[in-house]
Amino acid sequence: MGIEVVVDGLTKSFGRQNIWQNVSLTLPAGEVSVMLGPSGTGKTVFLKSIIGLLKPEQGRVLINGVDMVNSPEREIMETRKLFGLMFQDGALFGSMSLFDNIAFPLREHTRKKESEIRRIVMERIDIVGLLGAEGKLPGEISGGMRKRAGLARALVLDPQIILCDEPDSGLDPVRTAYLSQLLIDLNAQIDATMLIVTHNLDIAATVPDNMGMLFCRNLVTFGPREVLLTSEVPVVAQFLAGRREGPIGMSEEKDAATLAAEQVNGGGAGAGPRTVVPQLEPSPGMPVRQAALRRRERVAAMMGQLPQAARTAILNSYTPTAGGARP
Ligand SMILES: Nc1ncnc2c1ncn2[C@@H]1O[C@H](COP(=O)(O)OP(=O)(O)OP(=O)(O)O)[C@@H](O)[C@H]1O
Repeated sequence: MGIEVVVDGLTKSFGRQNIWQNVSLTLPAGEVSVMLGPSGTGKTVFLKSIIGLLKPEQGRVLINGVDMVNSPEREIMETRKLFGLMFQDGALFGSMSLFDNIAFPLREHTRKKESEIRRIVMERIDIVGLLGAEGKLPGEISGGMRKRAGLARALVLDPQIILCDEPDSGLDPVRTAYLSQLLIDLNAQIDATMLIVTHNLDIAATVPDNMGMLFCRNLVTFGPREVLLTSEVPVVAQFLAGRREGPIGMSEEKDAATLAAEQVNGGGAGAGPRTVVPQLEPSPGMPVRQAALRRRERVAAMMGQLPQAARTAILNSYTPTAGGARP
């Protein structure tokens, strides 16, 4: 099972530019979480801070008792082996076949025999649906296939925590839908903790167990998906509706006068209550997603603290008619 990631009071700046401050959240073990936020709000910086590639000035990131911010570098390097990373562009080597790209971390970080490497690589290639394409170069395949190859490479070292940075970038809506299903199937198969950074509203609505949003140097909120999907916090509602009206402007924040003028003109009104679409289920033949079972218990324990709209959405998701019934 994946490992819990505890982020506690994290603050990161570059020089005098504060990126975000006092960010605290817990990625529950084995569950899928999504981090949303307008461009430039520091989502990638957040991923890099979790894995210890960037050093926030304050706070901790605790994984199995190791603090990825303050522990000795040797411990951080060791803990980094628990991670699988999927970058925006797949980050494949252009001159290597998909097979060699996917085998790379195994050849680099383990002493496994070639026969064992072949077995592992072909298994991961199968999981992401690329069997038959292993001999191709990255330049000979589509962007969606490159993403899946990047995902296969992220999987070869049996990660317990997977970080995906905008896995949908450059994909058409159909490929994005396939990718969403692949992420859920993957979670059912390997039960790893997953954090996905995305702008994609379809992924946000259908994939994660939990969602958070960064805006204006703060974590606006983080919790069960239904909390964000029913939220009336203006910045969350605006982002999820993809509207111009609201606090998010072209370069992040709108000024108070523009916002006030929008209010006078009834900006944002009439959006109405949002419907919560069911979360994706694993494909037929996949194992039951253990994270969904654990999350059900976890969320039941916090029901009393959740807003009414989120509670209703959660309870609706358990009824078979909502299509979100859990075994
Ligand atoms: N190594 C760095 N040195 C200085 N500034 C940086 C560095 N890395 C990121 N930044 C700045 O941090 C801010 C947040 O960048 P980041 O890439 O995390 O945003 P993001 O939310 O992932 O954006 P997008 O959704 O557009 O990918 C940006 O202003 C960026 O210029």
